[in-house]
Amino acid sequence: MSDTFIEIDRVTFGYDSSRIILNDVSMRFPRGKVTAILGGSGCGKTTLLRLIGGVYPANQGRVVFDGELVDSRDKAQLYRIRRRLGMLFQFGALFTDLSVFDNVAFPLREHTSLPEALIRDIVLMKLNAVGLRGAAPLRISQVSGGMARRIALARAMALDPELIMYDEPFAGLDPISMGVTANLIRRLNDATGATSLMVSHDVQECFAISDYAYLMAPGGRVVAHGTPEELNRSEDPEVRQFIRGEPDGPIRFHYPAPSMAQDLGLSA
Ligand SMILES: Nc1ncnc2c1ncn2[C@@H]1O[C@H](COP(=O)(O)OP(=O)(O)OP(=O)(O)O)[C@@H](O)[C@H]1O
Repeated sequence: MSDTFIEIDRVTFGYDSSRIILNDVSMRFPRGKVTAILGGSGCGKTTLLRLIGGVYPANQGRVVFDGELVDSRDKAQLYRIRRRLGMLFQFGALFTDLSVFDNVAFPLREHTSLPEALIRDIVLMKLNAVGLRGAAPLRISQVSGGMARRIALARAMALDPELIMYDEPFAGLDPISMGVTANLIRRLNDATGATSLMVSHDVQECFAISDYAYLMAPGGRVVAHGTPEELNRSEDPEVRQFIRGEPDGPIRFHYPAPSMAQDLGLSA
């Protein structure tokens, strides 16, 4: 069994031919580890998760899932792969008209034919793992943002995934809920032996719980990668700007655009 669970090998991708979103990206996500992909808004992090899930094919390069080349045209393969991965979407994306219990039960009812009594036990175990067994009967409207994120985490874990992908797991959370969620991601990873992959722009929160991190810049480029300690020690100006959140530096603030004068019709 290889140590690499997911491999992104020289992947280039654009939603259309007019703009490259991922530019010659190579990454490896080791089995059983927590890896962070960090980058500002729009640099292609979510797109990368879509390619791993086979939603879109790479224009160039390969995505390998546990030794198997991901082929977005092979529906049977995609079904098998998706059965092995859990996804925590930005802001949790819970069903607001269902109870906490029914949200976590949803993937079990949808993807298995387990009897309801067993589903009940699994749901209560998953909720217990995130400290919310007592909240099972509540409606989603009755829970806080931090609780909602933990419920979404319990739902993502419902089918015992081997890979868990987190899209901005800390978005919109207060600092305490952020810390709770981060610790939970690490604990669940270690308790289940799953491989965790997290995309985020919260550098320090991710560094606190990641084994390894990739930094991405606009234009879908990997700027640097290493352990959090290595990246924190880096003298590279781009890496330092990124980690310290400095407004000025080599990473551009502006999305590519024509000149202001041209846009305002002022050019000669
Ligand atoms: N379905 C789509 N069709 C066309 N363009 C898209 C699509 N989804 C995203 N994009 C574009 O691809 C670029 C990268 O988006 P992506 O969501 O991967 O970035 P991100 O790094 O995850 O950003 P954020 O943190 O804001 O979610 C953006 O410029 C976005 O406008």
